[in-house]
Amino acid sequence: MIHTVTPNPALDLTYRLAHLQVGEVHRADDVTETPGGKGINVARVLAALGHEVDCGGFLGGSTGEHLEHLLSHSSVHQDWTLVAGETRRTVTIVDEAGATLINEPGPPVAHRDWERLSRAVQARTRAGDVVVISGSTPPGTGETDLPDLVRALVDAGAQVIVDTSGPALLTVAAAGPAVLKPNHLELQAATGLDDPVAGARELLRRGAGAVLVSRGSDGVLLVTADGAWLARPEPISGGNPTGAGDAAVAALAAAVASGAEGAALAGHLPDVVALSAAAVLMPTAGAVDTDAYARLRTSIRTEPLDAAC
Ligand SMILES: O=P(O)(O)OC[C@@]1(O)O[C@H](CO)[C@@H](O)[C@@H]1O
Repeated sequence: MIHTVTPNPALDLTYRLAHLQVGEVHRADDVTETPGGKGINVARVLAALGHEVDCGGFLGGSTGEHLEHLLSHSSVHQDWTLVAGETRRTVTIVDEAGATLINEPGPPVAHRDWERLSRAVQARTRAGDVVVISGSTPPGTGETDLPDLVRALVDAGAQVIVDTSGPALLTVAAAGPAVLKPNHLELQAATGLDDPVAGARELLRRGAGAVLVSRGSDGVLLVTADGAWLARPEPISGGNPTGAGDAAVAALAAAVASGAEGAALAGHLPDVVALSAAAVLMPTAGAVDTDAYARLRTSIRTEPLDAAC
């Protein structure tokens, strides 16, 4: 079973217009609202591929209720930890140049809220299950809240995948997750190292089992104790890259759930890259073009970078 945790879910509003001009009034050609936040996107992609998956995190207010209602149209099971504040909205503006995002901070939470969340996630997790924790943490989150959740789940025998950023990358690595998924800029900022292989190895040294570095149109880099591998997508023009990283995490979670670890994870990189590209082809985050996924995964090659570290 795969569980996802989104500490800071969002009602994603996506506006399409021809050309975004700062300081001007725009009339959108189209607007959609979808249940979002990185872990929810991971869950929606996994559900679209036929996996049984649930999601949890902090939810509150009428925006939270609306998000829950929208998500109830999918097969994703929901188990929210309710908080007093209002779930946030995020705005994505897609124009000819790409996607521009404005993310609200989210409702404040306290340490006792994280304790309730931790108990709820542990209650539905069995040894061997995969738990994906993705996205930013809401205001009020303490330095130890996320690492403590990861450690509790690792101690309970779960395989934990974390997509986070900032100094939390270093503290979460020490909690022993199966995989960490920063993008190359987040990895550089957290470790201070320009070389992504060196940065990933720093996270391995601190305790992560593997590190998957997403590099946008340059594909993904996987670093484990057994070596490093690179996989690149075919060039894609246009589309909405919001949520491409979440689709990559979904493919990774499916791989880990199938028993892949260490060097065997490299065999799943074509799935990771193809699913991520298939997400770019869809108008909103959390959706994938399944035909494109099936077509693209056969054309992606994985290249080993060097010998074991
Ligand atoms: O503020 P965070 O948690 O870092 O990112 C939130 C977010 O922008 O990421 C997703 C795309 O990856 C969107 O669905 C969502 O609104």
